[in-house]
Formats: sequence, C-alpha cells, structure tokens
Amino acid sequence: MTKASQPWRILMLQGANMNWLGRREPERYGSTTAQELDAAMMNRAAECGVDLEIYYTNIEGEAINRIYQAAEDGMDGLLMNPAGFQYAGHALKDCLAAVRPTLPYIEVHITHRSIEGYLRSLTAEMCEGFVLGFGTDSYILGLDGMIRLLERRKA
Ligand SMILES: O=C1C[C@@](O)(C(=O)O)C[C@@H](O)[C@@H]1O
Repeated sequence: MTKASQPWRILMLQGANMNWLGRREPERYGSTTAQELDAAMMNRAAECGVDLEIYYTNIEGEAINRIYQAAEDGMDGLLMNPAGFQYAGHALKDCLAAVRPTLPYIEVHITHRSIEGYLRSLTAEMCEGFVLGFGTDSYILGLDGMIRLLERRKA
C-alpha cells in the first residue's frame, strides 16, 4: 500500500452497468456488491491518505460532465471502469483526451476479457495505466498505481 504525501483528490467513476455489481453475472464479475466495493475503496483511500469521490452513471454524457467538473475543480486523478462505455464511447474518449494534460486517467476492469477475445477499449487509448483481471482488487491496485503516478510526477 502506497501512502500519499498529500491528500490527492481522486475521482473513481463507474460506467455503464457497474451499479449492478454483485447482482449482474456474478459468475463473471463476482459477488462483491457495488456498495461493498465502495466501502472497501473508501477505507483504502483513508488508509492511503487520499480523498476519494465515487460516482456511478449509466449515461455517457453524465460521465463526460462529471469528468470535466473534476478537471475544473482541480482534482488530481481519474480512476475509471468505463465498463459498457468502452466499446463505443468516442465522445468519452475525446473528453479524456481533453483533460489528459491535467487529469491523469487509470483504467480498471474486473475481468480480463481479452482472454475471451473481445476486450476492445476505446477509452484505454487515453489512459496512463491499465489494470485488469484481478477481480475487484483491480480497483485497489489502480488506486495504488494512481498514487504512485501522482507522487512520481510531483517529484
Ligand atoms: O461492463 C463490463 C465490465 C468490465 O469493464 C470489467 O470490469 O470487467 C469488462 C467489460 O467488457 C464489460 O462490458
């Protein structure tokens, strides 16, 4: 676990269908619910000394608005599982490109669907780091990676 030297402000954004985590295809995505994941992430963020905000949406435009808001508010990083947005999210990808100079993006996925031959993430083209295949631990690892990236860039 990486401790932050300052309370970095990180937005965790959960894209299309992640609100049903735990109920949705549990054989693929596991039985941890969205609420349990949020609690685990808030705990980990507190232990690391970062300020984490979590936002869920099934609407691509809302994700875009929230990301621009984060950039305007001077937040430090974006951790996102684009989930269903990854396949056709051209507008979301353009938004990530727009904020990239000030809001580094780490993409996370629970599964490693490339094994099944159909991971094709448009949004990943704009990420600084990519974590997939560790179940819900992908979020924990992504948060750690984000803190390390911010610390390295500050140095
Ligand atoms: O909704 C999701 C979840 C997912 O992003 C994951 O976290 O494993 C993988 C995507 O292919 C899928 O559309």
